Amino acid sequence: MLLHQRGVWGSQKQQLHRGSQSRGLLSIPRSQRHASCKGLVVQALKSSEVPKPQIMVNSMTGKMGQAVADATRRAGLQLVPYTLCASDVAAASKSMTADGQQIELVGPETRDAVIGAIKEQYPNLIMVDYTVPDVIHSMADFYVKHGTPFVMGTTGGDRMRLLCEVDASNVFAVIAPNMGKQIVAFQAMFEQAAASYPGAFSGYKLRVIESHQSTKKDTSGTAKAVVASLNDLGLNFDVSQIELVREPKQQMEVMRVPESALGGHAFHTYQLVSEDGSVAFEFKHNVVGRATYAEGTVDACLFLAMQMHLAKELDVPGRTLYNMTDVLRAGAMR
Ligand SMILES: NC(=O)C1=CN([C@@H]2O[C@H](COP(=O)(O)OP(=O)(O)OC[C@H]3O[C@@H](n4cnc5c(N)ncnc54)[C@H](OP(=O)(O)O)[C@@H]3O)[C@@H](O)[C@H]2O)C=CC1
Ligand SMILES: O=C(O)C1=N[C@H](C(=O)O)C[C@H](O)C1
Repeated sequence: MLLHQRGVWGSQKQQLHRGSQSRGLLSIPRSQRHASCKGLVVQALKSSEVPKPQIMVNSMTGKMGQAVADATRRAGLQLVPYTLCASDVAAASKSMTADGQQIELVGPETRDAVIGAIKEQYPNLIMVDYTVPDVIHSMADFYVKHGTPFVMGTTGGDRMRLLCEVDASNVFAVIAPNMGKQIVAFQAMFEQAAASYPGAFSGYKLRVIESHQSTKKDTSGTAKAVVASLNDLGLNFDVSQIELVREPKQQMEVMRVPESALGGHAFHTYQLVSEDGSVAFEFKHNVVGRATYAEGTVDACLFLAMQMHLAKELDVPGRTLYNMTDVLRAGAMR
């Protein structure tokens, strides 16, 4: 259950709100605190008492890392001047600045030795992870080992293993293959349709085509997630059948990607056709650039800070692992 939920609270709302304001939540019997947390949410949402997240982006050497650093600045949040990078050689040879401040690069061999001091210096630290699929489990292991809350947008890896291990750790985290608000809403619509009408498209044939910058090595995690929902709707499609377009000429001529976006885009097309070919559907979501994901990532950090605050204030065990649908459902998108 989400600690931070929206909904009609009826006549209880005023009483709860007064209760959480006047007597202090902890004076309310534990069994009633969950119900009272809604009053606290109303109170917390109206006050600046939720500690602002101090955001450390890993890796700021990458394209999404740079985009999130920019979005952090736009949101007026503190960017922690450290970033985990691919190697200690890179850490020793590269230097970078963000918004005029020197960023210290930390390699895999050094990170365990420095994380304690970083956590002490930045008590409201939230790590943002945009690294590469090959290291996603190593990164999650690091965050879990050191108990640092994190928002992970990196795709790939064994998603079930990742979610199970992070959930079992009780480290606060938001993990999602897509952090763009409207893309998440699109995904959620298919998830809800699959939950409400399982098998509704049985017998249909599916084609999935996705185009990304030529440097993207893995198959889109977003496309894989949508395919999972479509399969719950009755399709029988394996993610290995997803068609990847990575060649610029084809991207411009077939997928209609603007030339200016070849270096950073995500164009997805899903085609559904009935067995006899008499009924057809086509869905697309096309993104140019990375700003929408970066903004959603900052929203996820603010959401996670809220959840940690509520859990601490209420002193009751609640969920610690969330996805972007949770962020969207909580109305926690700026
Ligand atoms: N959830 C979402 O909304 C989105 C998710 N993504 C996903 O995010 C990931 C990153 O995408 P993008 O930024 O475009 O990719 P980039 O390749 O531009 O950035 C990845 C960065 O991670 C660095 N890196 C590699 N290994 C390590 C390591 N062990 N520790 C720390 N850093 C490391 C790389 O360094 P080096 O270059 O030196 O190897 C590189 O700078 C991908 O999985 C992509 O699918 C992307 C956009 C949106
Ligand atoms: O690598 C990217 O750029 C993106 N990766 C994510 C994915 O694999 O779904 C999200 C978006 O497609 C951009």
